[in-house]
Amino acid sequence: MLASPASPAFSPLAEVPNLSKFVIATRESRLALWQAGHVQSLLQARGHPVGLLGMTTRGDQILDRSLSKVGGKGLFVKELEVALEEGRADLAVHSLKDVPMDLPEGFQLACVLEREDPRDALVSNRFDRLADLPAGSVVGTSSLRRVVLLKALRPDLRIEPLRGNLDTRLRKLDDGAYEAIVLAAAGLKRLGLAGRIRQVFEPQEMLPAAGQGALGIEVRRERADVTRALADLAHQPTWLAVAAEREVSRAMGGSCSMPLAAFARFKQANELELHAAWGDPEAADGGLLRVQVSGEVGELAQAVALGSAAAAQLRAGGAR
Ligand SMILES: NCc1[nH]cc(CCC(=O)O)c1CC(=O)O
Repeated sequence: MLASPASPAFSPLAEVPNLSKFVIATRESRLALWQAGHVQSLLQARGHPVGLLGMTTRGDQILDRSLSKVGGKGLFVKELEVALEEGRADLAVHSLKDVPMDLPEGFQLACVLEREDPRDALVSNRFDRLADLPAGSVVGTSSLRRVVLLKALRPDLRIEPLRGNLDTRLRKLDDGAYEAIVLAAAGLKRLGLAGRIRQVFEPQEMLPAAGQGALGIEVRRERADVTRALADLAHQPTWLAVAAEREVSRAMGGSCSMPLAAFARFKQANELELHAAWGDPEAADGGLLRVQVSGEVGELAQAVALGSAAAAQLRAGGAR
């Protein structure tokens, strides 16, 4: 983003490659700081000086109640958005999974980076596979999606709430409160904790959440300068896949407190395959309804249409 060829009346300084400094607003969990640092180095490699502004969000503070009861995933992004609005920061890096389907007026997702491993993983100090857990074992997760998918695989387990950042969840496992816990493989890998993974679930057995494993960058709409600088970091296949997944969520009501999974991947160059699942947390077996759609997707509108089609099938199957 060099200074534009200005009129000769401009100062000679305008000819100096003058890349403005960007500030990234980030939560202060180890994972959030890794993700912000990752975007920082990608931008710096392209010549932009980048600083970080660490912040604590409501979502980080509330650890005793299920997020779905206290306001949902927006709790993790609100403070960062205020920093963008007040000009204290220029961009915010998020786990896309934690970003609400509709951003507040004035904000946009400027880009989505290439996805890391989208799968869920089993972490345990005693068992190598979910199938090895004895009946009645306690498994930790607070995600309604993981609850229904776990129940479908193993209706005989006891699923108990587990919140907190990755390190907190691992500590609670190590303290002996659970036989096993389920976490996103992406977060563990990013923090160098892949060695704790015992089993990685294939999407057909435990379908990931919309956007899982992908990083999204949020900016104020009027910041065309930031959006331009970010264009180089975007990964189009990931962008289209997560657009389809997020449309399923949006069409089903847009809240994170739904027992909903959505995962899309390109089968051939232009053929996007989208899987979605909806469950009933009260049902002993998770009450799963699974749908699959696929179609040619080369642009955003086609990805969104695929997401709507999957949501329509879920509703036709009885998901509310
Ligand atoms: N809901 C918390 C959350 N948000 C993003 C990740 C890391 C994985 C990702 O980037 O999707 C995690 C941890 C987890 O689900 O285990």
